[in-house]
Amino acid sequence: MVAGKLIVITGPSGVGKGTIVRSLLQRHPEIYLSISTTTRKPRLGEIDGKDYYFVNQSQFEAMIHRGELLEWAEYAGNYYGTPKVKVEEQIQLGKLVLLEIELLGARAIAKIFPAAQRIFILPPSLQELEQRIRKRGTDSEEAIIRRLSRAKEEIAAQNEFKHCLVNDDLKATIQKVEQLIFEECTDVSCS
Ligand SMILES: Nc1nc2c(ncn2[C@@H]2O[C@H](COP(=O)(O)OP(=O)(O)O)[C@@H](O)[C@H]2O)c(=O)[nH]1
Ligand SMILES: Nc1ncnc2c1ncn2[C@@H]1O[C@H](COP(=O)(O)OP(=O)(O)O)[C@@H](O)[C@H]1O
Repeated sequence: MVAGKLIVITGPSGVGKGTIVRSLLQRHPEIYLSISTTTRKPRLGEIDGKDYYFVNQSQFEAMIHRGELLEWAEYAGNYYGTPKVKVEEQIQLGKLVLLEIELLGARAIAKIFPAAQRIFILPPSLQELEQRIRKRGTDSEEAIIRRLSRAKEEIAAQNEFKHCLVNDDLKATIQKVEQLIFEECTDVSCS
């Protein structure tokens, strides 16, 4: 069997994960980005099936019960989960598979795929993180407060990750992520 590579990008909300991932996909169209399922309402401009699969709570719970999610977590009042079959299929096809998920999901993936490469993205400071979330302009005040409180817990767990990158200069961060992905053995069959 040809085993693919599984990469997990995690870090607090607003740190730049989505921005980094979009740039990676543009530069490396061969990467397969897993599209998560969520109960969060779509933001302006978000498209169902592209940004997320948007579902309601009972649909999400049904997916959990049917065992359709590789991992899932509650985050800031909503559920988020990684569809299982697609990710497993792409790994078996030998693809480079990317997950952009929060801390609990990253921990779950480490148990299921111990050889997955997990990259933690850090903000230069908490103040800068808050500015980025506010400047992005996508979240209500309540959602911002929940994200910032969760951010502190997530940042406290950075030592669990072999690869931690401070996203100060965006271009430099993208380059470092590329180096990690393409220059290190991340084959899930490696130990
Ligand atoms: N565990 C898990 N987390 C996810 C998944 N999809 C997205 N997330 C994370 O959920 C958190 C909230 O995502 P989102 O509502 O899009 O907010 P944003 O990160 O502030 O743009 C982020 O940390 C995402 O990385 C998933 O499938 N599983
Ligand atoms: N290195 C950086 N310097 C300044 N702003 C950044 C940087 N990286 C990302 N941003 C901005 O921060 C905001 C949050 O980024 P985003 O990718 O949505 O974060 P996340 O997906 O981690 O929630 C966006 O407005 C983005 O343009």
